[in-house]
Amino acid sequence: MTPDLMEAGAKALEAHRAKVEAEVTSGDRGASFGRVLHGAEPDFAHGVALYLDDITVSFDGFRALNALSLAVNVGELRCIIGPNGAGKTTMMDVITGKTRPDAGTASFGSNIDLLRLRENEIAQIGIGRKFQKPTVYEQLSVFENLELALKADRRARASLFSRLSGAQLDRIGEILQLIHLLPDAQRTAGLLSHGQKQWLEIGMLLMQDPKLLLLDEPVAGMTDEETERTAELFLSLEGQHSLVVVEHDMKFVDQLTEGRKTVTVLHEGSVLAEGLLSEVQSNEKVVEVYLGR
Ligand SMILES: Nc1ncnc2c1ncn2[C@@H]1O[C@H](COP(=O)(O)OP(=O)(O)OP(=O)(O)O)[C@@H](O)[C@H]1O
Repeated sequence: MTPDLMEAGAKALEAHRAKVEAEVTSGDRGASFGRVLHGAEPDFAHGVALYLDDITVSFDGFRALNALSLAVNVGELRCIIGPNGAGKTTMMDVITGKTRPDAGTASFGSNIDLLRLRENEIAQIGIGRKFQKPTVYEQLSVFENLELALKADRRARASLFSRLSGAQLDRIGEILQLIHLLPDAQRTAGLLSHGQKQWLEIGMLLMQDPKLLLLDEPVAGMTDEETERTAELFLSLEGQHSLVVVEHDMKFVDQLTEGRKTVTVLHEGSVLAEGLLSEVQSNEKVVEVYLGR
């Protein structure tokens, strides 16, 4: 990295730190910002990570979600497919608190009512969301992006402006390895390929150790090789995290499901079919509304 770039990166990091500090201390982001949710640990004893029941979302009378019910098990990697407008994004918006449903229930573990929590509180209890477009701090290095993600974690607020501990450095190293960016740790994030930026953002989410990860079309725009590596990455996360992956790329879904995992097909805001990829691909209703297009 050139001295200019290093200086620019350091300045951007400082500016971001100052902004985060102002937000944390000002309290004007709403009463719940930075609030630690005591006793809000999800209870996964029953094996269910996410449970949506009879969720309906209407926009001016149009039902984007129509009595949607869905359960994702702890440690499960669930792929959700469906044609454009099926309600996949709206479903993620409900889970993350961005959209409030008109009816239904949504719980995280057996005890946390997601519909009572705000977006930042939902992130804080361990639900991480990756939007389709990568959003990394382009002017900072890969390492600095991960460092920021670690320090922006509300649960680690005490260490926001302190030096990284040995354990934190180790954690960043582990994540760098996992997302295949160890050799690029000091590289400016803006210089990474599209696929690498996506991995970095996933790494930033992982720094906060989410229990449930929601990933919206993570391989859109990736090369075949990047897509394959992303599948390997997700498979390595399965078990330790629950993952919900919304995807149109059937080859990728095939890699992720390994011929044995459940795929959910959404259509018109409800579950149209659920089963192995091979089963839903040969389901006539699915072929009609989606795969046969
Ligand atoms: N804020 C909104 N106001 C009005 N209609 C909306 C709004 N958000 C979504 N919709 C409509 O709800 C339906 C479901 O949209 P959604 O984005 O959830 O589908 P999707 O399955 O994610 O589609 P895609 O695969 O194209 O991303 C669509 O018909 C969409 O136009």
